[in-house]
Amino acid sequence: MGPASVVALPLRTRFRGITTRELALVEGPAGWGEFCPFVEYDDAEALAWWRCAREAAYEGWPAPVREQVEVNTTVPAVGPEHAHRIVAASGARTAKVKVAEKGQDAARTLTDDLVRVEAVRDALGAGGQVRVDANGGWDVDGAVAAIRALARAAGGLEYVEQPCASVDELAAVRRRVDVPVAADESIRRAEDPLLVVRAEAADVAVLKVAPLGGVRAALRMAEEIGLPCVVSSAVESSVGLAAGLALAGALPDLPYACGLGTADLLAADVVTAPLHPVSGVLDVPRHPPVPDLELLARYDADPDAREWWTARLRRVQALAGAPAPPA
Ligand SMILES: O=C(O)CCC(=O)c1ccccc1C(=O)O
Ligand SMILES: [Mg+2]
Repeated sequence: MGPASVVALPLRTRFRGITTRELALVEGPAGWGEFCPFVEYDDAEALAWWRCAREAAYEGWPAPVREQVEVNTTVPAVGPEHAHRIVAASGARTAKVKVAEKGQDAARTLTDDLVRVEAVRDALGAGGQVRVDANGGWDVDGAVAAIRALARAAGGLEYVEQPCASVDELAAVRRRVDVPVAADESIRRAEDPLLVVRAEAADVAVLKVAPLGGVRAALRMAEEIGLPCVVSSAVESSVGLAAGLALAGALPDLPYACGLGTADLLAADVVTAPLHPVSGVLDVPRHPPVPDLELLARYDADPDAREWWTARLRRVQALAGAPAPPA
């Protein structure tokens, strides 16, 4: 089965080094699914992302236990005025701030990170929560120093996400700082996601529905991990975000705001009513939203990209082996 559509959606601000999000959409008897592994991922890593799309399109999702999910606003590595604007406009009570972005020297990066979190705290007020995500950008000593400085500048941090790349480093940082540690890449890109638990390397688990293979697979993972979970996005269109919301809606416990407010990072979407949070809250959908044909046409990827995604999807479907289960 080929993709029904391949689109290239512009981002409002550069995020993770990209300014356009390419993705493929598939349609099945249960609705629409999004296949959107990052372009640098190989087919083996992309397999779980296909399982997530296949679940949405062919199986549907388990019933939720809540109707609404609180979300954080996501602040890319931008200057302080821009960061302030993003947070104030979002209406959210929790902000996740990207820090430790590569591209300049470490001292300069930390200075920029400190003024960014100060601006974010200013926009949120004392009642809000600030969390930071380093995407594994620090070594252990660098993380300990940066976390202490950032916690001071932010007037307290809710948690620090993936301060270092390896599980051992996360565990070492966790022993040396008071700020709780959340694991993201150490779960979604790990050979063994439970190593984080055995190594006592994290206080919080970040779950992304697509790299974990769909809502049911992620629910099983949450149970095995046994830590408080935060569901976060991979900057999907609203079709893919709906799967993340289905997971957040179905988790037995959801103690933190989720990173599912990322429709706000996109300058365009594939549905006429994108999943933009209102006052930091999103409704849990029962089914994926249906893309709008005019939007699919407007953001249609160029022929080379369409061909690349079609070939990739076919290879990954072949890797998955068994044909999609009947509805
Ligand atoms: O969690 C959020 O607020 C937004 C999602 C996000 O940060 C993200 C999006 C795409 C790829 C990686 C990440 C990440 O959490 O590191
Ligand atoms: Mg992260």
